[in-house]
Amino acid sequence: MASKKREIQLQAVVNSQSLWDEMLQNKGLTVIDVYQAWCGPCKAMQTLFRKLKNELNEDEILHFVVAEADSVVTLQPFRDKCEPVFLFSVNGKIISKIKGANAPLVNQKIINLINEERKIAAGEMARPQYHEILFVDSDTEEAGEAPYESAEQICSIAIIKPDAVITRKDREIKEKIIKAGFVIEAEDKRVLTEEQVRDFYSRIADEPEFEDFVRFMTSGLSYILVIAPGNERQPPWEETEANPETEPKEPSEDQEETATAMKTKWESLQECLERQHISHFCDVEDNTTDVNKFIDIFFPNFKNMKSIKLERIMALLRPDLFQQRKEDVLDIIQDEGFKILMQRQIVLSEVEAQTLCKKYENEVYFGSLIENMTSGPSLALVLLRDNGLQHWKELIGPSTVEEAKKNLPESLCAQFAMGSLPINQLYGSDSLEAAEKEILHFFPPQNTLAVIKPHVTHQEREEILSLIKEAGFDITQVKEMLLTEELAEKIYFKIKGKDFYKDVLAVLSEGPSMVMVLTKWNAVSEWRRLMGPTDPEEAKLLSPDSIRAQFGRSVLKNAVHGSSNTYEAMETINRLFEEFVSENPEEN
Ligand SMILES: Nc1ncnc2c1ncn2[C@@H]1O[C@H](COP(=O)(O)OP(=O)(O)OP(=O)(O)O)[C@@H](O)[C@H]1O
Repeated sequence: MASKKREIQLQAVVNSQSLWDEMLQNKGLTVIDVYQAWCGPCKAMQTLFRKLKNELNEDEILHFVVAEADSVVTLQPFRDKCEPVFLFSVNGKIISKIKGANAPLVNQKIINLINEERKIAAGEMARPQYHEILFVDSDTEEAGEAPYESAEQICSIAIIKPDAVITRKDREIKEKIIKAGFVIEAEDKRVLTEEQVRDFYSRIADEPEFEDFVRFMTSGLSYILVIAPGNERQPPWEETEANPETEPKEPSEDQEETATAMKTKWESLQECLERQHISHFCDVEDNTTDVNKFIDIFFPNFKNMKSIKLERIMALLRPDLFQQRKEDVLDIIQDEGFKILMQRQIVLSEVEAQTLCKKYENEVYFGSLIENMTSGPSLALVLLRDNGLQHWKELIGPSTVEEAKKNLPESLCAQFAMGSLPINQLYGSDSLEAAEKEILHFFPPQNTLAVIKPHVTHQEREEILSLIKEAGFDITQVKEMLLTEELAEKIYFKIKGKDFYKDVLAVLSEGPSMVMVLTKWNAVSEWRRLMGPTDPEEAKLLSPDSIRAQFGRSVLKNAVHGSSNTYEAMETINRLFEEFVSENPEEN
C-alpha cells in the first residue's frame, strides 16, 4: 500500500482533458506515461523515474505524469495500443515521444532535456526552436509517416583526440564504449578544421589556453563518433550493487525498491568514460540540439548510413572454380550488389587450407580436399554489402553439393558444383569476427606515403580524401606541413639529380601540403593506381577517374604524390613520421 501511495506522488494522474490542459502549464520538462485504462501505467519505468527524480533533484522543472489515453481527447491516437508510450513536454509543447519501455533511451532523453533546461536557466544556451510533434495513429506512423523517436535522436557525439589516435588508443576506447553497452552508430577519422574545433568547444573558448588547444586539435587525426545508448545496455552492476554487509538478509519492501533503483542506474556516456579512465582522451557532446547540428556537419548522410548495415566478408573461389568459371561467378557477385574491395590470387599453404576447411576435417575426403585446395591458385575476395554476411551465406548455399542439389538447386553451390569436390566450390566467412581475422591474414595491411600538394584547393582536398576513403584506404597518419627544401628531399631523394627537381621544390614551397600514411593491403600500388599517371594529360586519356586526371593541372602541379615502392614508402614514412614508426614498429 505504502508503495502505491508513493507512485501517486511520483506521477500526477491525468484522466481528463481539463487535467491534460492544466498539465501543459507545467514549467520545464514533463514526462508523460500514456497508458491504457485496462492495463495501467508502466510499472517497470517507475523505478527509473523515482531514481531520476531523486538524483536530478529538479522538482521545479522535472514532472512525471501518467495520462490515461481513453479519458483524454488529445491522446485518442494512442488508444488501444499494447505498448506504453512516453511523451516529453517542455513548457507545454510535446517535443518528443518514445514507444515501449526502453529504459536506457528514456533515461538518456530525460537527462539530456534536463541538462538543456539547466543550461538555458544559467544563460549558457538559448532555448532551441522545438518542433511540436503531431499525434497520428501509431499504426500509420509505423508505415513510415512520422516515426517514433529512435536512438539516433538521443545520440551523443564523441571526439577521440589526436594524441589518442596517434598512439592508437582509439581502438581500445571504442571497444570500451561498446563493451559498456553503447552502440557506435557512425564514425569517421578526420583532421578537424579550426572552425569545427571552435564550434565544438565553444563552451571553453574563454579558457586561457584555448588557442593552444585549437592548434593541438587541428594537428592530427581525430575520431568522430556518433554514439547511442544500446537497448541491451546493462547497468554497471559492480558499482551500484548494494553493500551485502549493511543489508539485512530479508529486505523490506522499501529496501527492495531501493536496491532495484540502484540496479537500474544507467550511466551516461561521460560517466562511462570517466569510470574507465579514458575521459581525458575523448570529449562528449550530448546536448540534443548540438548533437543534431554536429551530426549534420560530420555525417550529412547519417540517416541513410544508419539504415544500411554494411558488412565486410572474405570469400574464396576454390582452384577448380577459379580456373574454369571465374568470370561467371564475379558477374553474379556484382549483380548481387557486392562491392569487391580487394581480390588476389593465392596458392594456399597446407596450413591455410586446413584452417579454411576445418569443418570437414573428420570427412573421408579431407585429405583429397586439402590436396585440391593447395594444387593451384584460389581467388580470395573481400566483399562489401548491406547485410553482407547473411546474404553471401544464402547465395552460396549449403556446404555440400549433395545437400545443395537436393534442397537448394538455385544456390551457387549447386550451380557451380564440379566433379573434383563434394563440397561447395565457394567459401565464405562464418562470422564477422572470423571475416576480420581472415582479411587480416590474406590481405595484410601495408603503408604508403601520400602527399596532397599545395596547389590543391580546400574543396578539392576534401574530394580527394573522399576518394581515398571510398577506395578502402585507412588514413593512419596525417600532418599538414610546409615541405621546405630539407623536408621535400626526404620525399623526393630519388629525383634529386633530375633537372626538374628545383621546379618540384618551388611547387611544394607554395604552401602547406597534406602528408599522410595510407594503410591498406597492397597500399603502394593501389595508391599509385588511384593517383594515375604522372602527367595529368596522359591520366585523362588513360585513367580518367584517377586523381591526377581530375585534379592535376600540369606535370608539376599533378595534385598528389605517392611512394614508388615499399622500400621508398618505409624510408619516407620513417623520415617524416618518427612518432608513428616508433608506435608501429611491425608495419611495412
Ligand atoms: N618531366 C618532368 N617535368 C617536370 N616535372 C616532372 C617531370 N617528371 C616528373 N615530374 C615531377 O616530379 C615529381 C616526381 O617525379 P617521379 O618521376 O617520381 O613521378 P611519380 O612517381 O609519378 O610522381 P610522384 O613521385 O610525385 O608520385 C612528379 O610528381 C612530377 O610533379
